This record gives sequence, structure tokens and C-alpha cells, in this order.
Amino acid sequence: MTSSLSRVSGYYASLGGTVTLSGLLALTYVLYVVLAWALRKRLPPGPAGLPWIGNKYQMPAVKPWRKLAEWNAQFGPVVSLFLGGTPVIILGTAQAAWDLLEKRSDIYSSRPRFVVAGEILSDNKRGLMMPAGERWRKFRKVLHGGLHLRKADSYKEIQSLESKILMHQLLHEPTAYERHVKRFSASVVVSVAYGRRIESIDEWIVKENEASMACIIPGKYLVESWPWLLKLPRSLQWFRREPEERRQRDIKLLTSLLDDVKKRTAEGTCPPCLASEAYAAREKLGMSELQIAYTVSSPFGAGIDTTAGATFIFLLGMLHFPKIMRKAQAELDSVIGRERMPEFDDRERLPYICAVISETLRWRSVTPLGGTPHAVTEEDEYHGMRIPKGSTVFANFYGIMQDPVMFPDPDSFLPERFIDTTNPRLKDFDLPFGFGRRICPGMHLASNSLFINISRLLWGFDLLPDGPLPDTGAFTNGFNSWPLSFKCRFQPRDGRVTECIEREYEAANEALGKWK
Ligand code: HEM
Repeated sequence: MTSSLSRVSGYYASLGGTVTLSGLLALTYVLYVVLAWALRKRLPPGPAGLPWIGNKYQMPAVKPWRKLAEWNAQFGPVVSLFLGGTPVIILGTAQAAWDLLEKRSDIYSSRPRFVVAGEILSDNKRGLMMPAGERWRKFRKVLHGGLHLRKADSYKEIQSLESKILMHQLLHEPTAYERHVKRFSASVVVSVAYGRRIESIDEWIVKENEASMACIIPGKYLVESWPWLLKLPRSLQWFRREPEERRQRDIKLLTSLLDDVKKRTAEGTCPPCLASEAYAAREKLGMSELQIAYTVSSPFGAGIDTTAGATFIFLLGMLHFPKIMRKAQAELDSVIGRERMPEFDDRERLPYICAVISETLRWRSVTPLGGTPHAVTEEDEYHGMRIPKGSTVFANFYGIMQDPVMFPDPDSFLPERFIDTTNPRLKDFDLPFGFGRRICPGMHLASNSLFINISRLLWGFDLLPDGPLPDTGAFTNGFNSWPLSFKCRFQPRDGRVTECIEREYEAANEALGKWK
């Protein structure tokens, strides 16, 4: 380093100039500007960054989606920036996201490098973070096989039973509604994955899963931004300790869950589930037992907070827009009445409830950064702009869902926007579930959970504020984001509803026996 510096100095001295440190710094800066200009050539517009670190210093650690939406408003629907040396593309309209992530899905479906969350924590065995390739295709095959549209129908029974338990819990212990909604989401996901229920969110499976997910918080580890730290001698790589310990615990947890399914399957007591089916097909799939164990656990990481978070967003919306609640209840009264609960078969006849669900997923996105970012595997061009190979691509749902062109009056909760329209993209609103080959494999299961709970909540209770109205912008931070805890009253709509909830609870408890 010193010798190359002195060579440079010598060269300048030979030109007759006196080389000073500030001169060298100025030269470095000029080189950087030229390099940056060359790199940015034909890239989408974006904010100017600093030498070497790019725009990193401008990215807030908390809720970065707000800053990204500001940049989209300032520079246009496709923005580029640099985080360290990696080009990052921010898509700020649904059209741009569909054009690239869906129509060109063959080259936009990989994931950026996740040093800790992907490599150290699981040796890239976790599908959510897995780069595109043979391993990821097998992961998708297993999940598609277990969760596609018609297969999701086979889980409606457990979803309906769990929802009846939820209704009963809300009737008797409404102040703990957040725990009950979370338990519902966890129990559905664990039943689908492992054929066993969750009776309390304090159960060890839920706790262990939460601890595991805590390692996947974006920005938690320095090495994600500076992967060269991996070149340090292993003993100096301080950041490895926690995720490596966690990895051993994960392997223990996930293999023990799979072993339990194997045991119950052999005994003939395990209901059909993702794990039993994937295990039976493991040789045909060419997957190791450990890979199967990781694959079938993915609903765990991706399906609990999202489904529960969307339900909390729905409740928040109802507290702020009581007229919408009344209109939805009027539809339920005319189609269902008060003597029985809504069932899945009623869905076709409840278009307003379906629109309330679409609006819930739009009004405040539970995945404000579009879930997990995509990565481009080939150089590309879009409207004359260059998208470099290896770019990280975010569909910034926070901005996209508030786009006033696609969603006029975006801050209002207006289910009508999904009814009074001929736009097929709004009629069949799958935007909140992502794009192309990476689209959420749990979307049908999630839609069913939301339908059965939201229709029954509206049918059974007036959802009312308990004190001042909660802030509609107070949300948690992270890849998934949901409202900060708020109080909500669940007032039964009348005596017939209460009776029905009690009756259905008894029957549900009995039917759930086989899942224990
Ligand atoms: C309201 C509920 C949910 C929402 C809004 C949601 C949304 C999303 C989004 C936006 C993505 C990223 C898609 C992309 O990269 O383009 C995703 C991925 C994923 N979701 Fe969901 N999700 C929900 C529920 C679920 C459930 C219940 C499951 C499992 C049963 C699930 C499993 C997954 C998995 C495994 C991935 C990763 C797929 C991959 O990387 O190939 N999700 N989800």
C-alpha cells in the first residue's frame, strides 16, 4: 500500500508538481466521481451518494420504506441507489413491479446475498432467502404441492375450527385479543406443516421459532453490509457466534419436529400435512432429511406474523372507519342472519367482505418492503434505463399501496375500490402476495384464514375503540410490520350471536380432538 502510494506520488512529482495528502484526496474524489458517473450511466435516477458507501448513510434504520417512497415521489417509479457497492432498484408503482418482477420473472427471481440470515444461519437452507437455482426449485415444488389453491381447501376444516375457538376466546377474554389472534395463526400454520395444533403461544415451538426469526432482522449484523469481514480469521469473526449457536438449535428443533411427524405417521395418528407428504416423497424429490426439515418449516417463519399482522390491520381499520364496518355487517345480516356463523361456502355471496379483505391488505401493508427483496440474474433494460446484473430489487409496497393514481384517496379505507372497477388486477387482487416465481406460496391459505376470521369477527362483534383512537401510522419495524399494540372492544352484536359462539365452541373442541 505504502509503496503504491509512493509510486503514485513519484509519478506526480515527476510531472513537476508537489504531491500533498489533500491533492491525493482530491484526485481520489475525482476518480470516484468519474467511476460513479460511469457506473450510474443510464441507471434509473436516484439520490446522489457518497464515495464508497453510496446511499447507505441516507437509509434510516427504522422503517426505511418511508424514505424509499419519498425517493420514488421525487425521482419516478424506478429509482436506483447504491448500498455499499450493490446497486439497489426501488420500484414505486405496481405497474413497474409487474413489468419486471412478474413479466420478466425468469431473471428477477433470485435473492440478494444474506450473509448471516442465509449463509451462516442455515447454509442457505431457508427457502425465503434462498437464491434461485435447483435447491430453491425443489423448495417451491414442496410448498406448491402442499399449498396450491385446491390443496388449500383441505385445510379449511382446521381453519374453521380454530376460528370458532378464536371467537370464543374473544367473547370471554377480549383484552388479550392479540394473543388469541396470534395463536390462531400459529396453530393453522403448525397444523398445515406438522399436523399438530398450538393451544398457547407460550408453547416451546412458538417460542423457539420466534427466537430463530429474531436472527433475521435486516441490518442487525455489520457483515451483511461488509461481507469482506468473512475474510478475517475465523476466530476473529465475532458476528458468527450467535447465528452459529442458533443454527445448531434450529437443526435440533426442525429435525425433532420432523421425527415427531415420522413417528406419528408410523403409528397412523398424524393428519396429512406438509411434512408427512414431503418426507414420503423425499427420494423422488432428491432432498436430504435436513433439507426437508428446513423446507416444511418455512410456513413457520413466513406465515404467522403476516396473517396475524393483517388481522390487526383490519381491526385498526374498523376502529377508524365504522361506516365500513356497518356496511359489511349489513351484508352479513342479509346473507347469513344471526343464527349461524359465516362459513367458507358463503364466500361467493359476500363480495363486500371480500373487498374489505383486499382493502385491509392494501390500506396498510404487512410487508411494506414487498416481503423479501429480489435479485436480478442478468443485465436488463427498462424504458431505456439499465438494470445491472446482481442488483437488489425492492417492490416498495408502502409506496405502491398508497399510489393515488391506482388507489385514489389512498389513506381512506374504501373496499368499494375493489367492487366499482373493471380492472382485473383489482378484481383479483393478488398484489399483496408478491410477484412471479417468488409469489407467496401460502397466499391461498392466508386468504382463507383472513376470510373466515374477518367475516366472523364482523358477524359477531361491534369492533369499537377502548379510549382514544390508536395512531394509524404506529407500526413495528422489520421485513414484516404490524400496528403497535392498541386497545379494542369486542362487543357481541346480540344474544343470538353469543349463543351461537358458545354452541360452535363446544362442537369445535370435540372435533379438534384428532389434531392434539
Ligand atoms: C396475509 C398473509 C401473507 C402475506 C401478505 C404474505 C406476503 C408475502 C410476500 C409479499 C412474499 C414475498 C413475495 C416475493 O418475493 O415476491 C411472501 C413470500 C413467502 N410467503 Fe407469504 N404472505 C402471507 C402469508 C403466508 C403464509 C400463511 C405462508 C405459509 C403457509 C407464507 C409463506 C411464504 C413463503 C414460504 C414465502 C417465500 C417464497 C420464496 O421466497 O420463494 N406466507 N409472502
